[in-house]
Amino acid sequence: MENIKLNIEKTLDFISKDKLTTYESKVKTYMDTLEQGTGLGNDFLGWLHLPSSITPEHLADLKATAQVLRDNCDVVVVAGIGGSYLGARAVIEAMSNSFAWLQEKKAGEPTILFAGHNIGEDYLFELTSFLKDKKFGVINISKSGTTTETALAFRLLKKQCEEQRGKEMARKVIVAVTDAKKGAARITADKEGYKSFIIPDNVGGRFSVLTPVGLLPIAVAGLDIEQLVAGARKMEEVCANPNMEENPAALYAATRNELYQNGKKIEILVNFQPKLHYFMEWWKQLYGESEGKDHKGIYPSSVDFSTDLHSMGQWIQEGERTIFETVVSVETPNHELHVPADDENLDGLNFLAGKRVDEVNKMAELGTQLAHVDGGVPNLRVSVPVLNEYYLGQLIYFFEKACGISGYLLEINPFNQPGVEAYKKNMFALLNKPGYEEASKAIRARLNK
Ligand SMILES: O=P(O)(O)OC[C@H]1O[C@H](O)[C@H](O)[C@@H](O)[C@@H]1O
Repeated sequence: MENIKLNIEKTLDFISKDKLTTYESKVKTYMDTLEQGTGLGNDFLGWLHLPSSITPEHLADLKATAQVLRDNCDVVVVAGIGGSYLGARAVIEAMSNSFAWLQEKKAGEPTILFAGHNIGEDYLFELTSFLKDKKFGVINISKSGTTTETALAFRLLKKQCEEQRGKEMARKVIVAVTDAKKGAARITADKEGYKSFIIPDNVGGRFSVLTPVGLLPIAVAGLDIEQLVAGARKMEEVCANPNMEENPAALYAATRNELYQNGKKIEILVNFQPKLHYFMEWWKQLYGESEGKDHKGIYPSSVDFSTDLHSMGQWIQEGERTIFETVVSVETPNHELHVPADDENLDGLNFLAGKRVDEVNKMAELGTQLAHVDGGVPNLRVSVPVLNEYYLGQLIYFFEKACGISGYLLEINPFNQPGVEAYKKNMFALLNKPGYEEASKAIRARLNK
């Protein structure tokens, strides 16, 4: 079976192949550093061999729990934020019908909704209103178990679920995914007797999609978690290759770092399939939180093409030359649709008649690549044979492994995120959270200056 492939040819007008070759030994060293757990953040390396260590029993447990939710719910709300949200949403959206939310629902196939990833009052009001006459369940996901956004949403959802469905049924359809011992989510789950899954200590949030954090919601959506894990396992094997040319994660890490050294400070992840929108959001957290520190790091951004060619295309073609693109391209769509012929040809599109829509899309992709490279934007291309669970699993592991290597090439700790605490501290001080008395006084004095 084919694998995802990385092509860096269209970066070689901007960086030298010889220079890139000099990364080989560094990359190998950092792969060993990851393997031996001797580098920065080495208490968060549980993701490295996660795919090959997931057991059939674990998957069966996840599937059985997912089945309970599928059997007893019309809607399942997945509460979580950041790493406790984006991976599940990325895979579910990539694999779902774009109009699923408008289609009549079949019994046993709950709609998946998300909460706990914002503090929008209207969002939460509208969500809880929608749920009023629904048989709904909740998956409460938080590694720390104390994240405010998620805890707030869960407080609302738990109360509503218990009121609507009764305590006993609520106990059946509320599942927790959290730390083994600490945090409010663990305390609640144990006290209420919810089924719960553990997020391993040594797997950070943004690397946790292949733990129950991602696997449970993905299974509830009716997707094949075995295939997802199988794809990741295949990439675990491929990305262990010490030969950089044959290891897409190593080559990607080296190429983007060499581009960075040559003034390309922004990476734009590109898709030509709108279903991949949330995959790009997942990738942005993975790279943004991993690399943006010590006043260094490529800024990860994303676009959905061809949509954004009509909005951001101008900037990319002719704006400041500090960007490069990585295009995630799906080789073959899951469905076939041909452009119809039209006798009158009023729209002038008969030159496309009989062609598959994807052929038009692919020419848009190729035309864009050539134009952007001509305009001074290096292009990498990750080709994905087809959009399914197996290849999404491959993509996930490929980007994770590359992120670990890339962070070490940048000489930062890719596995912490200390900067995220700054806004939380201020928010808690402003809200007079117990324990923040001094910070509250200080922040008020600052605001009243
Ligand atoms: O899973 P949780 O502990 O609720 O954390 C959810 C997210 O929030 C944080 O602030 C971190 O920056 C993220 O890395 C994390 O994924």
